[in-house]
Amino acid sequence: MAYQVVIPAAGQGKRMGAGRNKLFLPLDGIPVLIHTLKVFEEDGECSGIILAIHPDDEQAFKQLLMQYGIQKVTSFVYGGKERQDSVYGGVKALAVDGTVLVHDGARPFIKQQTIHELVKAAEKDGAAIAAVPVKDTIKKAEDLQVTETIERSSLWAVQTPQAFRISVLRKAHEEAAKNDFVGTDDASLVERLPHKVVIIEGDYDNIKLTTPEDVYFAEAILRKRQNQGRLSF
Ligand SMILES: Nc1ccn([C@@H]2O[C@H](COP(=O)(O)OP(=O)(O)OP(=O)(O)O)[C@@H](O)[C@H]2O)c(=O)n1
Ligand SMILES: C[C@](O)(CO)[C@H](O)COP(=O)(O)O
Repeated sequence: MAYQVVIPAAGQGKRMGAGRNKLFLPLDGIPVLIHTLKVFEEDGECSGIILAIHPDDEQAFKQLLMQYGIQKVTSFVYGGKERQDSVYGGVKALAVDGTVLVHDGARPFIKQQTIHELVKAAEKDGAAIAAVPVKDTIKKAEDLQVTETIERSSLWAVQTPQAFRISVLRKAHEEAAKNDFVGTDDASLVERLPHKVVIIEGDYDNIKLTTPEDVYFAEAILRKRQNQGRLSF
């Protein structure tokens, strides 16, 4: 059940428009990234965290890790232009084989139960991703004219963590790099090997903080959990 986790945290947060890496933004006074890291820091099954960061953020992140007592970060890697490049840098830093999770630093509300279900599924099938059923109707369009409505019953909104046997994820990134393929998630690289990817149904509140509205949603989720006594920093 032990696993390592690669946390891409090297983005610029352009869509958030905060003028800095959105992972420094406070939620109830605690930076987004610290909320995310604490879930893994406090999980006995997590054997190490590999953090992909922008060089400009290195000192600030290291100071936060000390301030909040995060001790499981085993290595820092510098992120790349795309999220995929940052994750690949983390994958290269993985020492031994076993199970690895890739989890966005911008998703602070992941639950340990989901993590453990993903690890078990990846140990069995090699690749497993968190996702939730789509609630909206999804359509394709060209020049703002609808071209197709996608049958909703088979659609899933995919999140992270995404869990993999390390050998599978490493091969997927190597093949993608060889073929100049860029995907928006790691599972898409594994699918094209091809390799089976299974879904573990997660939670709608496992949001990715992307645009300013997401900060309001995040504050509401945090309050809900604090009222349920789940969070006590
Ligand atoms: N080159 C990149 C781009 C993104 N990320 C990380 O991948 C996660 C998901 O990416 P996203 O939400 O798109 O973050 P940003 O790239 O910062 O956002 P934007 O696209 O709005 O700039 C985030 O934790 C982000 O820090 C990364 O490590 N390296
Ligand atoms: C990996 C991901 O979080 C799955 O939904 C998403 O694809 C990341 O997209 P981003 O634009 O890099 O944030």
